[in-house]
Amino acid sequence: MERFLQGCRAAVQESRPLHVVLGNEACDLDSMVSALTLAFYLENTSESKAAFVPVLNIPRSELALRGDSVFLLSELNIPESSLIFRDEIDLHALHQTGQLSLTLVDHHILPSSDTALEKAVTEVLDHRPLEQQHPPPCRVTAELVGSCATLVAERILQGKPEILDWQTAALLHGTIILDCVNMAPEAGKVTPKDSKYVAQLEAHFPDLPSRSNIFESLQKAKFDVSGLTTEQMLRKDLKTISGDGTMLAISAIYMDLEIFLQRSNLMAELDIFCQAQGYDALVAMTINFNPHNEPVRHLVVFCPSMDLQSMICEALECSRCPPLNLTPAPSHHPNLRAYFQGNALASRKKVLPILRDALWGHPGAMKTPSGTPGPEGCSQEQMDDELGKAINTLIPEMCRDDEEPVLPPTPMNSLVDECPLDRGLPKLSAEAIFEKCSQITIARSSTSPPQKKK
Ligand SMILES: Nc1ncnc2c1ncn2[C@@H]1O[C@H](COP(=O)(O)OP(=O)(O)OP(=O)(O)OP(=O)(O)O)[C@@H](O)[C@H]1O
Ligand SMILES: [Mn+2]
Ligand SMILES: [Mn+2]
Repeated sequence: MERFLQGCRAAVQESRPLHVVLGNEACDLDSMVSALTLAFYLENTSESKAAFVPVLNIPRSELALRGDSVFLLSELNIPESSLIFRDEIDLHALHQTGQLSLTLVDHHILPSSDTALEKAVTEVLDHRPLEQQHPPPCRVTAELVGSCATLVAERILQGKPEILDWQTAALLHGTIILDCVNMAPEAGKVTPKDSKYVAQLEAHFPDLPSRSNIFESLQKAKFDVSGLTTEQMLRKDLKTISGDGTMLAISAIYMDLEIFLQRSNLMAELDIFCQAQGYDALVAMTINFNPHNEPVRHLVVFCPSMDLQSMICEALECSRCPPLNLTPAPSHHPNLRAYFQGNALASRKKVLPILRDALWGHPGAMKTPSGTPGPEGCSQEQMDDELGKAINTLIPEMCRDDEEPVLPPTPMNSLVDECPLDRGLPKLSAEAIFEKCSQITIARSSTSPPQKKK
């Protein structure tokens, strides 16, 4: 791996075509390792003339905020100097000169600042539900496994296992174990495929570190936020979404809500952060652990605009897919709303699509009849919309959009994703059901073969 990385630096200096493997903008361990190891595999197996280069999607100065990544690189003697960061390569300029092709790993939707790179995307490898199509010839691998690194491990072990060296195997092994919370089913991350490839990596390299050792070390490094400023904590694990001219940041905060809210000058810090980055709102998702080592989650919505704040809070409170089970927590400032999140399995992967739908004005974000948000007071449109989702799960042709091929249903990760029907059909109006059934009849009659003339 190390020799490969030295070669990447040289390749970027030449004017060769570059195939960049790019992780997501939060650049967590999964994104970094998936980019490094997939680029390494492609470089060693592809016939293309392009040089395959992993790029970490953050400025070099921000690596220090990712204690788990810093720890693993140093443990494996991979010098940080051998890595290439987003502020060290001009992807847009390379794209303009036609030199760039892109593989996205651990995400499949480019942030608004990168939408111009869309045409350069030739492959996607991700482990969250597809929210955007990448039509052929783009190669798409999307599976709800615990870690994107599992999909890379599968690609290498099925494609050319002999290229795996100990460093590369250890990068993959540690990342999958961290993402899957040491393969603990109760954490709701691990899938059979994650377990399969961790075992295969261990079979190829029996001297890999023990799972508990590597998990404890990475978890500790990830959660060590000592000495970070509020701004650094917000930037440490951040994603952004934009829609309809609104920009929203979602930060994972690795500390208890109470302690976070007691940080000095917090409101001013949040305001400065949002203004400096051009965010209209910030959603902070805190996570910490109770004495039984179970995750405790809170949600904070910081938004100076009362309309936008209400819309965001309503979308989160009314979400049914999945329900977040939010209970308002005391808040000491009108710009800030806080909640205890009862659904401890709903991580950002689940919350971000709810917010994206809300920003794009998805019917699910409609006002409740009373105009005030409340988990029990979801609007009629909201519930009809849920029926649509539920029926479309049952009768896929209902969601068929003629020009869009019906994709095979994304495998449900039974531990994390609940089928919308698990809790039975939402309570609905008779006319909504009638309406939906007549749509099904119409859809079926328009696609069934014409009756033979008698
Ligand atoms: N049950 C758990 N026990 C111990 N540690 C846990 C448990 N659940 C999560 N973690 C640790 O907290 C980090 C953050 O986990 P998360 O909030 O569930 O989210 P994620 O990082 O796994 O995935 P996201 O939903 O945030 O998707 P991305 O946007 O990051 O792609 C975990 O890393 C784990 O250490
Ligand atoms: Mn991931
Ligand atoms: Mn995360």
